[in-house]
Amino acid sequence: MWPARNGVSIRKRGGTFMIKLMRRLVWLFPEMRRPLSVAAAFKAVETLFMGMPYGIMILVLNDLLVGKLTTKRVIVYTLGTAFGYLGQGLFCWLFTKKAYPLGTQLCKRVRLRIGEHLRNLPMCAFSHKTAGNLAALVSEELTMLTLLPRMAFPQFISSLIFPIVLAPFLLSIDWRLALTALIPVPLAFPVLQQCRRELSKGVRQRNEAMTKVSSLVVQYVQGMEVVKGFRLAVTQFHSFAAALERSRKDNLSLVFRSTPLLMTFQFILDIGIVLLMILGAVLLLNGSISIFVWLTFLILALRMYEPIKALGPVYEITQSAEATLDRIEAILSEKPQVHGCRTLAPGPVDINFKNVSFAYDDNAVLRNISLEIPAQKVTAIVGPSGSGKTTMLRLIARFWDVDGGEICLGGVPVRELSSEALFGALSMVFQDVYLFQGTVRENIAFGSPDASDADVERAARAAHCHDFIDRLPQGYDTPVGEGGATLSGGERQRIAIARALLKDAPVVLLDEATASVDPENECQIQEAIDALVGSKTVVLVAHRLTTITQAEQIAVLDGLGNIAAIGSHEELLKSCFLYQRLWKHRKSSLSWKVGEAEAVAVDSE
Ligand SMILES: Nc1ncnc2c1ncn2[C@@H]1O[C@H](COP(=O)(O)OP(=O)(O)OP(=O)(O)O)[C@@H](O)[C@H]1O
Repeated sequence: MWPARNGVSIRKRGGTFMIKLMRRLVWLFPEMRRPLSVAAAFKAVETLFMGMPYGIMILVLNDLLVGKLTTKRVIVYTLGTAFGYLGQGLFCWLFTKKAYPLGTQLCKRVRLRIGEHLRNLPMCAFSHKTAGNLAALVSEELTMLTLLPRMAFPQFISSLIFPIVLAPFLLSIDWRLALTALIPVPLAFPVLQQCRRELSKGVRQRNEAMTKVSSLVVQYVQGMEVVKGFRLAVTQFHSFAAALERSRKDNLSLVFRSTPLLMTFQFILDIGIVLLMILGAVLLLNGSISIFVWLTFLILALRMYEPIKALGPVYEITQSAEATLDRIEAILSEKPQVHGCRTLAPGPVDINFKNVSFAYDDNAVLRNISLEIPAQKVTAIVGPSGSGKTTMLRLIARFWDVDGGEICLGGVPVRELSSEALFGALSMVFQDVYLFQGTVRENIAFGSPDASDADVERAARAAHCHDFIDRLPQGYDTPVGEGGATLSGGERQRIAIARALLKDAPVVLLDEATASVDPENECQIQEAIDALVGSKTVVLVAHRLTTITQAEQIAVLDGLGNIAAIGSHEELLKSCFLYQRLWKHRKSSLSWKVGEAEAVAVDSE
C-alpha cells in the first residue's frame, strides 16, 4: 500500500506514470476497471490493424526487388490492405463507443462522489475557499481528467504496441540497425521526464490560478450588494481581472516551459532516423545488408516513432489528471462526520449540555458550559454579540462537534444518534435563510417530501406567508431565485418557519434575525414563531424583547465562554447584572428605533 496520501491510501505497484495514474483512477472508481480494460483492448487491436498496411508495403517491396510481384499477389495485397483499414475502422469505432462515454461517466461519478462526501462532512470543512476550489475542480479541471481515459491512455497504448511488436522483428533482421532504431527511445525518455516535472509544476500553478479566479467569481457575485454599496465594484473587478491575467500568464508559461523540452524529445527520435539512414547506407555500400533491409528499417522506424512522438501532449493531460486526482483525493480524505446508530424514543425531547467546550480553531467560544433545556419549554439564549449563542444551536445540530463534554438529546449523546434520528428531531430556522432554486412550494416542503399541497398551504398560513405568496405572480408555483434573492428578509424567514412547521419535529432551534424588519413584518414573524413553538422543545437565540420575556428559561452567556446565569426574566432582572445591562440596552435601542420611527412619521406629515 502507498503510505496514506492526504489520508487516502492507495495501492502502489510498479509501472510507468500512466499505469500508476490508471491504477489510482481505478482505485478511486473501481467500476471503471472493466470498461477501461475493454477500451484498451480495442485500442490495442486497432493499433495492430494500423500496422497491417505497413507490413503489406514491405511484402510488396520485397516482391518488387526480387521480381516476384504477380497480379495474383497484387490482388491479395490489395485485399489485405483493405482488410487492415476495415479492421482499423471497426476497432476505432468500437473503441470510441466504449471510451468516449467513459469520460462523461467519470465526470458524473466524480461529481456524485464529491457531492455525497460533502454531505457527510462537518461544517468546518466548508468555506468560501472551498466553494472556489470545488467550482474549479468540478468544472474545468475535471474536463482535463476526462481526457485521460479517452485520449491519453489510448495514445499511450498505441505508443507501446509498435516498439513491443516491432523490436523482436527488427532485431531478427539486423541487430545493428535494430539497436540504432531502438536506442533513441530510452535516450529521449529522460527529456520527457524532465518535461513531466516542468508540466507538473506548471499545471499546479495554473490550477491554483484557476481556483483563485473561481473563488473571486463566487465572492464577486455573492457579495455584489456589498461591492456596489461600498463602491468597491471597480476594486473588486480589478482583483478579478488581475486573477484572470495571472491565470493567462500561467497558461502561457506552461506552454513555454514544456515546448522546448518536447521539441528536444522529438529531435532525439528524429536523430534516430538520421542515424539509421547513415548506418544503413554504410552497411548497404559494404554489402552487409540488402536494399530491402535498409528500406524496411526506414519504413518501420518512421512508423514506430510516430506514436512515441505523440506522447508529448499526452504528458500534459496526465499531469493535469494527476493534479486533479490529488485534489479529488484531498477532498475525499476529509474525514466525514461519523454518526451513531441510536434512535430517539417517540415523544418530548429534552437537551442537555454537559461541560461543553468548543473552539473554532484557536478561538475558544464555549468553556465547560452546562445547561439543561427541558422538553416542551422555551429556552432563550442571550448574551453579547459574538458570545457563542448561535454556536450553541449549531452544536446541538452537530454542524460542529464539541471539543469537550457532550450534548444529549432525549438522553442520548448526539454523536451516538443516527443522522436520520438527529435531523428528524430538529426543525431549524437560522438567521441566514437560504432558499433553493425551485418554487415557493418546493422550498416550504423541502424537509417534508411527502407533504401534500394542502399541508404546505396550512403551514404557510400558520407562518403568515400565505398572503404574500398569494400575491406572487404564480402563487406557490413562483420560482425563487438562488438563495431566495427574489424575496425580502422577513418573507424568507417566514418561509423558513413554514418549512419548520411542516416538518413538525419535537425540537425547534431558532436563531432570530438580528436585522431589523418593519413593524408589520416583525409582528407577523412573531405570530409565525408563536405558531411554531406550540408544545415543542424550543431553543432560541433571542433578540426581541417579547421573545425573551416569553421564554420559560433564559441562559445568559457572558462573552467569555461561560454561562453567567440561568433563570426566568424576572429572576434574572433581580439577580444578574449582565442581564440587566443587556435588557437596558435592548430597551433603549427599541425606544431609539420607536423614536426614530415617530420622527419619520412626523416629518412625513
Ligand atoms: N464558522 C466560524 N469559523 C470561525 N469562527 C466563527 C465561526 N462562526 C462564528 N465564529 C466566531 O465564534 C464566536 C461566536 O460566534 P456566534 O455566531 O456563536 O456568536 P453569537 O453570540 O451568536 O453572535 P451574534 O449575536 O452577533 O449573532 C465569534 O467570535 C465568531 O467570530
